Amino acid sequence: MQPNTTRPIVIQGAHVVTMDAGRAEYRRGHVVVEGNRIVAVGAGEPRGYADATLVDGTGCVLTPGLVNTHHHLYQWITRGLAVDHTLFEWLTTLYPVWGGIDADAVHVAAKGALAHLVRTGCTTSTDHHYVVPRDGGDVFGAEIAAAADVGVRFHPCRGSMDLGASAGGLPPDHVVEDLDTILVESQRAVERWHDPSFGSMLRIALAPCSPFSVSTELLKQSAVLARDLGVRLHTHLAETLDEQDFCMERFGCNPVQYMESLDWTGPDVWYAHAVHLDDRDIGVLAASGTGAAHCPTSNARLGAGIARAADLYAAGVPLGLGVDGAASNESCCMLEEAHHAALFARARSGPRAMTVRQSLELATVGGARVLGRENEIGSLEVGKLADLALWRIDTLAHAGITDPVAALVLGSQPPLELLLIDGREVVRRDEVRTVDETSVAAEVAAAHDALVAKAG
Ligand SMILES: Nc1nc2[nH]cnc2c(=O)[nH]1
Repeated sequence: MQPNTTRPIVIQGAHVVTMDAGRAEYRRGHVVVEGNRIVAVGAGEPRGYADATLVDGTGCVLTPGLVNTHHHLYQWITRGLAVDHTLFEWLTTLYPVWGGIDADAVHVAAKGALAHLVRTGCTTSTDHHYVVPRDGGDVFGAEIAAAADVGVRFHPCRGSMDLGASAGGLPPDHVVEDLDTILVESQRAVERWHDPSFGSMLRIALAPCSPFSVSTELLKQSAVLARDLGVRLHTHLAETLDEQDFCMERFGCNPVQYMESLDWTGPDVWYAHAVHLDDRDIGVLAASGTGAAHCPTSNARLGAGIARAADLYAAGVPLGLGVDGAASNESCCMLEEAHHAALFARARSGPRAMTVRQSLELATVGGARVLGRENEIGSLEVGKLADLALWRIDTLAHAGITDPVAALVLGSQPPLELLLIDGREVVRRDEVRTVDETSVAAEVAAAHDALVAKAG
């Protein structure tokens, strides 16, 4: 099967979970793709596609491609370090290691992270890249090149830190940039790479790192710049109680109140984590349309807490899922996030707190909404982009589970029969077709060793 051919692709015989507005599902349905668009969705077999490439989906469930709303790709080469630490301990252990990255290391890390992520059904991913060493070369360009290599729809966020330890921040001074450089480079990144058009494979956001690693001025000016340039805003927020204490001591208010005071709420803003929110905070997010990237696995790995995902969902907050950086979630598996989102919501508030379909909704349309792309991706509908995942659920791991969505969300990750991104085959039978996984794995191991050795 060739990428973006003019020959249609017909996938038929699968249980089709559309995630459209009516949440239609077809027990033995079809989806037809032409170029990079979906041109037909429905029950049974489609008519009029005798010349199409046929994919037999018998024994499979077909879903929209998964949307990952928070990641730190560069961390793929620093996995398995600081494994029993709180966020602040983990960060202060890892900042000196991350301070050694350069464009080559980021390219390898991003290629490895994204090649793995597509294997977990992800078709659109964000990245939050906030470590920009002075002599590290074009680290942001390096991850953009890696995303093009893998073929993923990409929303890299130009991250930044300007509040070093000497000014009361958490990161050591040598890993932060100065305010003027950040603003100039952020604007340059948007002008060079941001593509707002329908079907875009690349959109940039601005993303100062967190309240404890950036100045108030950087947050304010980034918001003004992002709105001038018409791009979205992203940051970590309300992840831990340590962060809450930091905000109370330094600003005299909680993290959400702080962001409100800086014009950092609205439908063009999404926060990563949003764990420690009170009812008022959730009301602010809902009323302003501010989104959240729920990262249950990372929050558990770092002992940060369990986010109020069911309450955010019920309040109507745009809510997606994020694997978060690989150094705080070594598996970085999108379906695992959906699994954990459902389990943690239930552990918190009972078995009806989040259904399996709501959890899959967060991983698909929810993420699309967080990124402002609900008209393009996140559901299987005519006219939308051909980003879709075909999962095999007739093997020993899932056979006999009658509800395909329960199999997907509550079971282990099924074999990924096919992943199309923009109509292009990126994964077939659990194998990435765009890059060589074996050689990328070797490059990742070498880059990890070199970086750790450099940090001494
Ligand atoms: N989980 C997580 N939280 C952060 N807060 C600031 N940086 C990070 C990061 O890399 N990961």
